[in-house]
Amino acid sequence: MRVLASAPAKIILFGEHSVVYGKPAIAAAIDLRTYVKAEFNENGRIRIEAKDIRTPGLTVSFTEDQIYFETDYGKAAEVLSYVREAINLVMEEAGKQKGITVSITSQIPVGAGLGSSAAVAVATIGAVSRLLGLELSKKEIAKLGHKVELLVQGASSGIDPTVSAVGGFLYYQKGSFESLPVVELPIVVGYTGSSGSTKELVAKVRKNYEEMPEIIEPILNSMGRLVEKAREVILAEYDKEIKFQLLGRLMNINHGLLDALGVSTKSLSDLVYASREAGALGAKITGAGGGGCMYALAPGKQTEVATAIKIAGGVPMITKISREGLRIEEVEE
Ligand SMILES: Nc1ncnc2c1ncn2[C@@H]1O[C@H](COP(=O)(O)OP(=O)(O)O)[C@@H](O)[C@H]1O
Ligand SMILES: C[C@@](O)(CCOP(=O)(O)O)CC(=O)O
Ligand SMILES: [Mg+2]
Repeated sequence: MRVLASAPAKIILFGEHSVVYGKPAIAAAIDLRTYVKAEFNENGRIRIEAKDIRTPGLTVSFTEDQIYFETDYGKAAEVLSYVREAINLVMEEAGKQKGITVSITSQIPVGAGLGSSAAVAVATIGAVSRLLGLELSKKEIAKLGHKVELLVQGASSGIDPTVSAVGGFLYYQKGSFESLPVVELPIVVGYTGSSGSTKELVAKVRKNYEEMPEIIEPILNSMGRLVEKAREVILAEYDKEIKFQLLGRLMNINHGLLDALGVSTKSLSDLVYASREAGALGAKITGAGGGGCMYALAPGKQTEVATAIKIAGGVPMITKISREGLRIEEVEE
């Protein structure tokens, strides 16, 4: 038997990092996906084929007639830990240990703030649970995805696995969520081309918080209030122009606060300022930061902003909200 499942990337519109401290956040699934195929194998082992992941710590040395390969196996194993934990949790849940081969292909850049870790975990849980005959709802899959992120990263709000499993546009807080009406948002995502590790960035914020709680706590509180305000604006009956202007202002404030937490980089800020100068109403980091992506809200100016991002050294992506979260694409008996 063989199952193919897919799960989407996301952008966090408002509230990354503060969401880890129990504040609300707003996120949307986007139309980039990770595909996971799961099938039984004969040798009884768990085999993971990750086709889009570079082997970390690979060294190649040459002599005239020989090539030597060395790998840092510790690092290579770590890179696959989201997939491994996802498989383990499903097997535990199903009370079955079987030989399974999992093959992954992905459209989502890794470590770019677009939730590749959650998408790979959710798609793996979806494919393997179906293969083992375990019936899980999307909410249960989101909860298992959250567990995977907690095990690997040490801390996770759960917003990414939730939006990846459920899809659409969500307001999220402490494990609960509300679906917001899907509106067409004229956004442009800008990728710096470099990556940041969520595990490390979350730990960096935690260190600042523990060493200077009196300074960091008000920043996190401000972020929480800003998200409440953004939700009100999204749900209000204002006309679009006013809505976008208010949301843009809130994005700019959110970016400044993320910078204050220490998760921006020069490349991210370069793309943020280039977008604003090209006419975006707002621009901010999306996801954990430390590299990765920013996004801009640019009604009527998406082409100009995309060009400005390119000139500033980034890769622009025009994306759409994906209404669909986890999807079982194919089941072959
Ligand atoms: N296609 C994939 N195959 C296997 N593992 C993946 C894949 N995509 C992402 N991952 C895992 O997710 C990690 C990146 O997650 P993270 O640091 O949270 O960044 P982000 O979620 O923003 O991309 C990778 O180091 C890897 O462990
Ligand atoms: C920084 C954080 O708020 C979002 C991380 O998103 P990503 O892994 O960078 O896509 C962490 C979390 O919510 O668990
Ligand atoms: Mg992640």
